[in-house]
Amino acid sequence: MEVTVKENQLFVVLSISEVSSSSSTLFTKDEPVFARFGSGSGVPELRFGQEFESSTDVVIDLRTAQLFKLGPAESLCVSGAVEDNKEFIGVNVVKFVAVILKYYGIDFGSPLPNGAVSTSKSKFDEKIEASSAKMYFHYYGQLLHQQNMLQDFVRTGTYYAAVIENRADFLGRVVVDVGAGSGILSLFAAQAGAKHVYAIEASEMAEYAKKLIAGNPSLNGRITVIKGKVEEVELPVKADILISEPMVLPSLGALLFSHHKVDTLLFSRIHMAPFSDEYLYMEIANKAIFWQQQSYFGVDLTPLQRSAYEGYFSQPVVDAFDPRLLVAPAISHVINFNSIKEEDLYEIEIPLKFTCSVSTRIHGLACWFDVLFNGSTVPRWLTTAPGAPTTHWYQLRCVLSQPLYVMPGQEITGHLRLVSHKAQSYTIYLTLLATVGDMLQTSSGKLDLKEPYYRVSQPQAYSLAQDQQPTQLLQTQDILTQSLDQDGSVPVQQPSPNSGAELHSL
Ligand SMILES: C[S@@+](CC[C@H](N)C(=O)[O-])C[C@H]1O[C@@H](n2cnc3c(N)ncnc32)[C@H](O)[C@@H]1O
Repeated sequence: MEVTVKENQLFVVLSISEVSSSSSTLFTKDEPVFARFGSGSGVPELRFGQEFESSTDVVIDLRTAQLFKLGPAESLCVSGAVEDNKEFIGVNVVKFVAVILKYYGIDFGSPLPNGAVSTSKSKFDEKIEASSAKMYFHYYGQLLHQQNMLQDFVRTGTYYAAVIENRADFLGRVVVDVGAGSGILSLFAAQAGAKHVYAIEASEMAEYAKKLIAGNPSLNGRITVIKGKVEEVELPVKADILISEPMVLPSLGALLFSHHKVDTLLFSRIHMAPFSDEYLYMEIANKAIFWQQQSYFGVDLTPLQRSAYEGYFSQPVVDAFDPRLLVAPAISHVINFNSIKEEDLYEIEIPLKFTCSVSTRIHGLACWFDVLFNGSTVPRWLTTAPGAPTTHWYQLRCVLSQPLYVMPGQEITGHLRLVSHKAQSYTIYLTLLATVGDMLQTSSGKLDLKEPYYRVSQPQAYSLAQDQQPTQLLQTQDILTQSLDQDGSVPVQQPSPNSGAELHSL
């Protein structure tokens, strides 16, 4: 390629992709990185670093690189290979570098030819809308949201037990933590004797994870935090074990089988049962009453009444409900993470068939999930069932605008279809059918998992034994239950838009 730039022209680097994501200490964060054109090595080059001609400079061969002019003073330099076989703190070969440069002077020299902007996107960019990804990673970049997950003791305690009680699976192994967040699972894996853990996290939380890990010096040396999207990160070595919280389908869960094919031992079951809940139904239906007003400051709101009504019924409800609201034994759909293909999660179709146990009005379908961590020493189940200790996922209910009347022994059929969309969630299509005499009743709904209605109520009394909790956590759980009794407050954290979206993802 031809580049007409002045020798030693100095640019300041606005962003460097890949180099910074694959190597955390290549450049000091607080110092600016400069780029300079030159031919010091005998070929036209773009050299960038923090000191003048230092050994840590990254040098791009301009005969193979491409330059794109972004604006009067901003250019993008894309290189396909940088110093092959060079190792940056154990991360092999920086294969691809994109640098945005801002000229540091007045004269830009001869203008660079404008290049066509590359359309090659990573798998993540193909799957996920940019605006959704931005919000998603902004959310997870905040400590309060990681805390929300961490202080879900049922969840974190089960993960802790699943790792620590299965030390044999971790001892001396290389582990990759996909979507590491605060790094908690990486720390657990290191506690369990992992040889090395690569903690991949795309959000700003990666910086906090580094801080947390650095503050635990006994484990620090065995964990490397890699800031980046798992779809775009290459590990220096093949991992033996993958750990992750996969309840962020389709954004993370799908990756577990496609991207890093390792010995994951994981099962998940989605449970579903019809429920009857007049209060919930009325509550939702009444929300649209506002739009019944014919003279709201002189304005007739009724043209939007139907849309508002449909809008409220398109929101899946998130709360911890009393299992006595279920009117038929639950059925389940198994997701086997060992054998499933990524595509299988893009659209999940579940046929429904229940036998009703009471005479009632059915208002919709309740869903929750269990996950099995099938460690070789102690298998562990995490359940989010109604009546079990409440988790930050609570349960999910799809409420239909048209209830069905049913009798004891009557069969209810239908189907649930989950279709993933680019905003990191699913559209839910639910149909329930019941025949009374000669009359077929059908009720259908379309709901958006990304827009749930958080109707979190008091957690239910713990009716299931928590024999899977480590002792220490059991005690903590007791304390929490006591404090609930004493002051009536809810110790379980409130969910937030995206944590709920995770719940719905399963
Ligand atoms: C549900 S949180 C779990 C965090 C942590 N593993 C834990 O158990 O507390 C999922 C994390 O995965 C990260 N994440 C989601 N998709 C990712 C991707 N494609 N690449 C890297 N990180 C991702 C999010 O930013 C978030 O911090």
